[in-house]
Amino acid sequence: MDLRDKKVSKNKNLLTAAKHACDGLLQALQEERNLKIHVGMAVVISFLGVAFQLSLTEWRWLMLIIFLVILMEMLNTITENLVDLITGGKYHPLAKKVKDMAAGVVLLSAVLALAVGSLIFIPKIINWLYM
Ligand SMILES: Nc1ncnc2c1ncn2[C@@H]1O[C@H](COP(=O)(O)OP(=O)(O)OP(=O)(O)O)[C@@H](O)[C@H]1O
Repeated sequence: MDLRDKKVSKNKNLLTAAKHACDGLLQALQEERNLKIHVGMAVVISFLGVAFQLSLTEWRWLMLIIFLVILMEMLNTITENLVDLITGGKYHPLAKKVKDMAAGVVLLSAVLALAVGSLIFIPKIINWLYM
């Protein structure tokens, strides 16, 4: 890859910065299977939220955990890319440690999301089944 013409200077204005941010989000979505799964689940859960007519407080919790998991997945992706950049794809025990820890962060946020989601939806599902 010829990097001579590639720009590495600071963004000149907010619009250019926003465009690069959107490029980054799109690229992560295209390349990361787990991110696609999380976004897909966020869409399904949002539809469920509408179907079960969640309260404002329940929506606040739901949006918080949805964004938390997606943000953690993005940070995991950034970490993986940085580690690959530094190691050049070669095995290193520290690279393993960093990648495993970053994956652990995603796992923790997913456990929290599962707990909060269960607290919100399980009573509503039981109520719906036995009403
Ligand atoms: N350079 C490396 N040195 C040592 N171990 C590594 C290295 N790269 C990856 N690993 C190990 O392989 C695992 C998978 O790494 P990889 O980069 O493929 O993540 P991934 O499976 O794509 O993660 P995700 O599913 O979150 O995208 C890491 O958790 C780590 O244990």
